[in-house]
Amino acid sequence: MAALSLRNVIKRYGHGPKANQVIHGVSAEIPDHEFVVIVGPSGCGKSTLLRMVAGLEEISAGEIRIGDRVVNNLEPSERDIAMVFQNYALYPHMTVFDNMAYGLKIAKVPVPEIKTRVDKAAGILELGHLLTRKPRELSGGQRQRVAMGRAIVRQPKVFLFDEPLSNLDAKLRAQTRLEIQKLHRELGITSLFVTHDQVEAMTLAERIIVMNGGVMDQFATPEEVYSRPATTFVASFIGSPPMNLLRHAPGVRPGMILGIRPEHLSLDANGWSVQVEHVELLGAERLIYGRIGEEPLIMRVDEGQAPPVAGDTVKIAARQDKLHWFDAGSGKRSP
Ligand SMILES: Nc1ncnc2c1ncn2[C@@H]1O[C@H](COP(=O)(O)OP(=O)(O)OP(=O)(O)O)[C@@H](O)[C@H]1O
Repeated sequence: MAALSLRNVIKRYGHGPKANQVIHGVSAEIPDHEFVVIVGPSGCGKSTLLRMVAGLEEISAGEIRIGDRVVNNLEPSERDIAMVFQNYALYPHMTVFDNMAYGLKIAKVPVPEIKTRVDKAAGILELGHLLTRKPRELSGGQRQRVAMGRAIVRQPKVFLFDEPLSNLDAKLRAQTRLEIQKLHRELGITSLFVTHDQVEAMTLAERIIVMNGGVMDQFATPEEVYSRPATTFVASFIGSPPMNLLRHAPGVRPGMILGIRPEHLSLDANGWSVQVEHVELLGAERLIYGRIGEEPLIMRVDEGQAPPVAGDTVKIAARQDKLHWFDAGSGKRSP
């Protein structure tokens, strides 16, 4: 096991004036054993970053270290990493056992040692009874567990996950998330996990890297990313529905943006006047979509409160201890 360190990592595709820079100097120190999730919208550079750590993509500038080794110029096979992909990439003609054992056979690990490692991984992943099956005889979730098993048996220093849950249905995704957490508790292998799903990021990560257009906007615990987002981008990307960002509401100075989460607003006779446009019922709660002046505002109301209806004008106030201020020019949090 090992720490993982990214220092001012840059990626350009192409050369000369036509070069397209897609990663703009990312630095992150990930201590040994930590589970870090990289999250961001499509095209923000998550996969590119992961593939550079894996050695599948060259680094244009900067340094990547695994433990005390600079790995910039090492082949993927020399980096002591194991990667789990979205499409499990299992060999269809091989049994589960052989799929898990394959990498070790290639590396000429002695046969009894292979058996010990595969049996141990199969035990952890509850695959023991499936070892003689072929991938086509497995469910999607089981195939994903085999793909993880294949990664575990290699006893890597770092695990890399590239959207491994995105082919699973919602229920299986939640279940596999729990399995990955359990696996991490048992093995403690430093992990980098890429997803575009903020729920996955919030539930799995010890710390989250939020990427925005090739820039790392924030690297912090899920709690901090939610309660102290570093930029308006993070504020609107993490949390559902997203944080309200107001430029013109009463009390907001020019050049500033006020952020307030829908769950931190409430009906209050002393509050702002809000025109209600639409009300959405979501089981135990309701979402009120309205406008304060020209700006859209979303508010969450719990069951039990008499909800307004479309067309009403209501008074809404924000919890004063839950206000977020951002600089309108840079989008950065203002302390
Ligand atoms: N081989 C390539 N040549 C040129 N540009 C590329 C190449 N691969 C990726 N890019 C560009 O780099 C940027 C980052 O891509 P990347 O695949 O890392 O994004 P991502 O965040 O993983 O997105 P997604 O969630 O859609 O997979 C994108 O703008 C993409 O178009």
